[in-house]
Amino acid sequence: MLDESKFEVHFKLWALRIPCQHCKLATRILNGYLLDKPRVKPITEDPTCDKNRYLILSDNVHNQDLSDIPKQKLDELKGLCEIEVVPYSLTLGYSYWSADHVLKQILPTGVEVPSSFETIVKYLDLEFMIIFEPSQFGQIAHLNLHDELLPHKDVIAKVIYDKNYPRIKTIVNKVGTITNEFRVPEFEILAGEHNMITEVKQYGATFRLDYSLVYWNSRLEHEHKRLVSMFQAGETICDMFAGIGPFAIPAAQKGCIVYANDLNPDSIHYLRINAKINKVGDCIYAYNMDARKFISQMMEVPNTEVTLENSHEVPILDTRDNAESNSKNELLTVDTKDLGDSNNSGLEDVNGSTRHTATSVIAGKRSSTSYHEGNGEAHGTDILEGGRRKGSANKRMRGSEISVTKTWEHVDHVIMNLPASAVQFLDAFRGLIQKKYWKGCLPWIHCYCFIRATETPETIIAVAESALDAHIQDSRFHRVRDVAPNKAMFCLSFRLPEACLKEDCP
Ligand SMILES: C[S@@+](CC[C@H](N)C(=O)[O-])C[C@H]1O[C@@H](n2cnc3c(N)ncnc32)[C@H](O)[C@@H]1O
Repeated sequence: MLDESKFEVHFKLWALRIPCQHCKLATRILNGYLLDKPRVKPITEDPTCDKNRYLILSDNVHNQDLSDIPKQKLDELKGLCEIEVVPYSLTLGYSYWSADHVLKQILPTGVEVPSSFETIVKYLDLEFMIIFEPSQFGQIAHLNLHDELLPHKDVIAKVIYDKNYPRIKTIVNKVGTITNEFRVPEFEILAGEHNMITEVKQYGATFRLDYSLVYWNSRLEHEHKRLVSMFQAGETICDMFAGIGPFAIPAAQKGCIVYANDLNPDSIHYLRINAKINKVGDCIYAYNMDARKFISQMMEVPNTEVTLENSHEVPILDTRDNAESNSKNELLTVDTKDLGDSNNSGLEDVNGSTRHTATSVIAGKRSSTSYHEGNGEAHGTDILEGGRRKGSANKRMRGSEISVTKTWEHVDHVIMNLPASAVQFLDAFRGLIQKKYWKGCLPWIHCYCFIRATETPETIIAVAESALDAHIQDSRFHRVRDVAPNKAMFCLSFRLPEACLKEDCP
């Protein structure tokens, strides 16, 4: 327990009692001789008469006869008004002192005590989660306490909480290293509310998340921004390890079509919410499955001419809004007879049921998809997204005969941000696309990895080439950040080698 009374400091001072109308001038005359303590005003009420004020003198003024103040100033003051020197007691307690001051008193000698609050923030690795709706969300201070500070964690948390409330509502400490597959750190709540839902802002986008359920790292902000700056409006992006959407949301805001996947259902839940908050729900399709399966099903779309007619009613889930809209399925009228074996590659939606392949075939890059409409009611773009869009587009499609002629759509960029093992997932690209369906540039793969001091970029390239079973040309490494003294995170970018294409089947 922290004994707050220990931090009380009592000062025995002198004050001048003067009529309030002379305060301003008297303050100017006494410049350098008034109380000078941060956040404590040197002018205060006279408890005995509201027409007077106390001017509290500095603790360097020791004597009641004011002999510490130059005579010239005193004469000027006496010419202004009648003054009376009175004793004044000032007590500064726990609430007055900064966290730095308090922690210095608490932490044992020998334990490194930072010299200012800012240094403490840095030293303790405090990450602030920014508030947007203070009534609903609070900031979470995330401590990463060194071993030597662990015995003092509760008191440190209390001080930081007391000194920053209501801005910060929860103080947590990271426990151990991240070992789980969803990369969610384990936290111990040390002070404040047991609520880890918060909102963070990055480059103008808002991200809601439950810090105890999903992966989040504010330090990747620059990297998210850097990568998204490489995308062009209209491009198709596949994010294999999307988390709550820090690449997907800004890419969609830029005008890209984004297929975002994560194995953690909570990440997908928040990705959907974030797509809505940022008004990009129309451009993001969310999936909850293993990344290898996701990319295989996403890219293994054959070149097919599909005729959509009003024959069968096939349920197609709007994969974006399920979490919020209680999984209401939409019906789209399609004829599946021409889909051939593409039926087998239907992507599973986030609830685990198989989405009809027609959606995969329809989805793709707008520019190279042509539509022939039976009754002129439907609009190309609506149809493009019709399988995924709720409401009007689907209704308009019903009863119309539509044929969609489509070459195989290439994905422009694939994001693989799972640095500990993303390289191992590259085998998923082997023989994924048939050569004869390939009409454009192969996608850029942005594969994150760690490189230890004992390794070189060539080590990583060798692992990647072995996974792809192909030679990588023109690889680019971007150093993202140092994660430990001997370990850094990198982004390896390269075009998927043509050698990965599957030989044409008859
Ligand atoms: C390092 S985080 C990156 C999240 C996000 N891209 C970001 O930058 O914040 C890796 C994500 O991959 C997800 N993940 C881990 N294994 C996976 C797998 N086999 N398939 C799909 N997602 C996976 C985790 O749930 C986690 O959200």
